[in-house]
Amino acid sequence: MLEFEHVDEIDRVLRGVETGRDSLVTESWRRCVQTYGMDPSRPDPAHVVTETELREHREQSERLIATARSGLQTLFQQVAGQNYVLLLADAKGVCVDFFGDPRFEDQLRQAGLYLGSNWTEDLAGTCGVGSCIVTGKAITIHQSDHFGLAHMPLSCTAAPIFDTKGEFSAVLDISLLRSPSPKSSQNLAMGLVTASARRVEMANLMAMTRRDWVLRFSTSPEFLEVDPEAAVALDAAGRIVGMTSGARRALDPEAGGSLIGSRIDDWLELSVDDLPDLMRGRPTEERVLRLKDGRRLFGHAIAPQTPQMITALRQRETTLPGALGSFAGADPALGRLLEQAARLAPTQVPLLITGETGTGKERLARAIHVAGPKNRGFHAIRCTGPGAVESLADAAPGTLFLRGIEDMPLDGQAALLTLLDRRTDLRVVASCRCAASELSSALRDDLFYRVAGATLALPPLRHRSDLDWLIDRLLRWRCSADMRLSPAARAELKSRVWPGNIRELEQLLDVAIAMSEGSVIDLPDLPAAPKRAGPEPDDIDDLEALMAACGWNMAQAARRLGVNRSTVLRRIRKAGLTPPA
Ligand SMILES: Nc1ncnc2c1ncn2[C@@H]1O[C@H](COP(=O)(O)OP(=O)(O)OP(=O)(O)O)[C@@H](O)[C@H]1O
Repeated sequence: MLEFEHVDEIDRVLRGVETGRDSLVTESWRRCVQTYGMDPSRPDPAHVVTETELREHREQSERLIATARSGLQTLFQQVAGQNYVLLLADAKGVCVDFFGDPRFEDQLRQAGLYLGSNWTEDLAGTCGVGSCIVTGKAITIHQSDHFGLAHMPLSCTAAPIFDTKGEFSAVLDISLLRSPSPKSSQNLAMGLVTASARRVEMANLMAMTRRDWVLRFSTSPEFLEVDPEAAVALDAAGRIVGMTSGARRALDPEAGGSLIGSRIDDWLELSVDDLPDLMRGRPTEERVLRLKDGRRLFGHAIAPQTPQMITALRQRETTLPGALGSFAGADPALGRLLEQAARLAPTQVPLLITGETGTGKERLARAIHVAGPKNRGFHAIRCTGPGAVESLADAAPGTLFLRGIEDMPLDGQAALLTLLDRRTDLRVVASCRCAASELSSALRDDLFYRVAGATLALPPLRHRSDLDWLIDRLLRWRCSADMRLSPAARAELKSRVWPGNIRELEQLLDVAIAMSEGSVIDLPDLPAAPKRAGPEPDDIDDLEALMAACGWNMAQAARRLGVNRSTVLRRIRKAGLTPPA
């Protein structure tokens, strides 16, 4: 009976009768009969490619499968209890990746919901994957929407995945062996599958365009950084060189052509020089993009990662010994300092580590010690403590860390000289909060030259360009839960001056973790910045370092200095500084 009704409905549709079916479905039925010469009543088993063909299909989609996998796993976890099956099919309709409940494997295989099934429309008739490929649109083919009787129990919802040039590259399909009758029961599946396809495209764009600027956008500022709607990749001249499919809809909803090769200022009141102002340092709601047609979006720009930057961190981790490899993120000045530290670590050269309070001088001393000769002691003394030097008379050979050597009283200096004369097996590493040039006036000459063999100057936190890295690392270390910062909270941290440097950041994060109620630290969870005035960039080097740390983002530099943008600009001009090319 059902069979008769189905064939009869297809027949009526072909004769032009309106039966209430979606037009995407009736157009597909027409193609099945008129173009592919199919018969709906013909028994139609699943079409499965051979093992060798499947391997070839999978090899061609290898990169996409790798990118899509983690997103698909998450999606599968969301729907697993409800008997959904997830398929990733390539542009030729062959299922190249599959997530399903192993308990139903035989049934899934029989129904064609399995690796290697070929779901092109000309073989399988109207179906989720095949009709999505023909139309290039997300589609639900529910039960009797299917052309072939064999597929009628199924409900399939499929969304297309486009590559960074806007070419159709795959289909993400979520299917059910048995489903409730109303088609609207699959609306949620449609939402999930389109959102997942969008995220796969985004991940693919980010992975493919690391050397270009990426501009991500969203209609609401709240979701801009967590789940942007679309993105374009731009070359140095502002030409669009990559995109997600949502970008075309967002920038050019009318025309519908490819954006590739056009310039970003064809669509937005924006030039490539404005991109640094759309980076993370600025609150999302201020990052407004104006479209030429008067609409507005919110933008998030991600700077190109130079090949050096991408490989430098990985290389540093593998080439620098011990904790030196993971001491800092991608800050170029710190990278150079760590390389010097690694070269000096195995030697006996006395080291002077300078830097403001809390910049990590002792931590660096310990990392150098660990990277040096094995099985030796690390003896740390506070130079102001009475009798501190004397207590070292019988210390095991190793590193002598002199904390705050600039404060050492004269009698302590004399005792230290005596000790160093006797104990040539102790390697001196001293820390001081002032510059090496100032230390020379605080120490006896003969002692100064015994401690200042090589100087390593740690930068203050406000000069470091790897603040994001450091925040994330400290967050990971300080709480077992998966805690993160809201974009607004992160922007606030990036605009602070940090007179107490890493120690201040650590304490702030401890407070924020305690104050936050869920897994996101938001602006109100952050303690206020201490009232002490931050250091003024009093010389040209300091201003240049601060600008570099802010990626030459005027707004961010202005917030760190507590002045307005025009003051920053004036100081830059006065100092004769120019941004790097
Ligand atoms: N690279 C780093 N990664 C993570 N945490 C760090 C790093 N450097 C320093 N810290 C942390 O910052 C805090 C201050 O570090 P440290 O005591 O080494 O600073 P310092 O420069 O010697 O300070 P002071 O001059 O005040 O003695 C410590 O809790 C340390 O663990």
